[in-house]
Amino acid sequence: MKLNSKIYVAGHRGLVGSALVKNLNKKGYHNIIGRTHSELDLTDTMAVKDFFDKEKPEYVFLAAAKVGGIVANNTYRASFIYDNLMIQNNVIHQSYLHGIKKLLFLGSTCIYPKNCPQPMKEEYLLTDVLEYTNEPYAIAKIAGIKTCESYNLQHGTNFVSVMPTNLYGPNDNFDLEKSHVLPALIRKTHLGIALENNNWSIIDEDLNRLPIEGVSGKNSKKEKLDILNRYGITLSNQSEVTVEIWGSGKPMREFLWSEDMADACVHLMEHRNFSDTYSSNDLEIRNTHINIGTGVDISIKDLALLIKKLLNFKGNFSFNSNKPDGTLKKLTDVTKLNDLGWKHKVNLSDGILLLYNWYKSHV
Ligand SMILES: NC(=O)C1=CN([C@@H]2O[C@H](COP(=O)(O)OP(=O)(O)OC[C@H]3O[C@@H](n4cnc5c(N)ncnc54)[C@H](OP(=O)(O)O)[C@@H]3O)[C@@H](O)[C@H]2O)C=CC1
Ligand SMILES: C[C@H]1O[C@H](OP(=O)(O)OP(=O)(O)OC[C@H]2O[C@@H](n3cnc4c(=O)[nH]c(N)nc43)[C@H](O)[C@@H]2O)[C@@H](O)[C@@H](O)C1=O
Repeated sequence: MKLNSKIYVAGHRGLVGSALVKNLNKKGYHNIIGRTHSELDLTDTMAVKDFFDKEKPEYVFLAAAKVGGIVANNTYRASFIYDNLMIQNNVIHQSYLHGIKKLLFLGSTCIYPKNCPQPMKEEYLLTDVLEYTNEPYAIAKIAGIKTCESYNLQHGTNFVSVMPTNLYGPNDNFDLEKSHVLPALIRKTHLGIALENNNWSIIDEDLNRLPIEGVSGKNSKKEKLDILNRYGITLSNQSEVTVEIWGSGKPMREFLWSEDMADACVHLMEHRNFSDTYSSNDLEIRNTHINIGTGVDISIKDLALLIKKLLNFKGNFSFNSNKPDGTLKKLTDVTKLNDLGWKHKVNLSDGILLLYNWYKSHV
């Protein structure tokens, strides 16, 4: 990529997309374009064609997708498969038709089997059944990998797929029903701390500025307590606060700071080509994707305890077994990524504090 190359970041306002724009700007790329969802619905084939006809980008980062945590994936199953297949089919196909020099497709580590050997190597794709809670999303992402691979092999395109682990960072989703675990636990703990300090102005600020359904600072204290209860933040008669953790707390997860993720994507876009490693004469072609992670994981219970310590929350946690655990372990093998000269920088403790500060100043 040249510094003046025209680069389209699809999903430029999202968690990863915004970090990509920041990273590209910092590296001197200055011809970056993006469209919000309301400006360009990427599930609309004709609108995507018109956009590529008009804008003629040279490089594409495909970071737009229907994204959410375990319950959102399990609830909106049709949207997760339909939207993601449509978005990626439209963007990948138009990228081929418009001779894009390189495209980077973002998948997810949920593409690997539910009981995958650990750590998960790229070649374990399609070796066993998937985790059911996010199967529609995972199938769309596997289709994305195979679409990129197939276009490369049939049409000679240069499309690279990356499979990030669980991400967190600025512009994360803090919705208590639809978000991923880390932003959810940060917000719930923040509200729990405010409740144990009897600090209703912080609770009002949170509810007003990042509303949850049917709630605002205008509700009575009793109504607000009911709402907090609904989201698993409770106050006992002894004035003890408890924050609920979904599931058993036993699943292991790996977390990567979104700005590290963006740095890895730009690094791979700059240094890796589809044809570097694989040739179309190779009938055993696999691994057209690459894992992006830290190679380190933590149980959800220990994550909650780490957040408690870092944020100085005095209350307790409870476990809600009516919520799903999902995959019990999904640790990435990052040997390939490391061999390609990239390693993460932000560790989990630092990242939690960065995200908490971002949350307090932006939400
Ligand atoms: N977050 C995570 O933990 C992980 C994410 N990923 C993958 O990384 C990529 C980026 O995810 P992330 O940044 O977290 O997601 P976000 O939800 O933060 O951002 C998604 C972006 O996609 C855009 N978008 C969604 N639907 C459409 C549509 N129909 N038309 C146009 N734009 C649309 C949104 O636009 P707008 O802002 O205008 O609404 C938003 O900017 C995705 O492919 C995701 O699957 C993979 C593993 C983990
Ligand atoms: C990135 C990844 O994200 C999704 O998979 P996931 O890793 O299972 O997602 P998650 O972050 O929502 O949960 C991680 C774990 O944490 C537990 N957990 C506890 N308490 C809360 C809680 O309050 N909220 C949430 N969301 N989870 C909680 C939760 O029960 C689970 O055991 C995929 O659907 C798929 O889309 C995908 O690729």
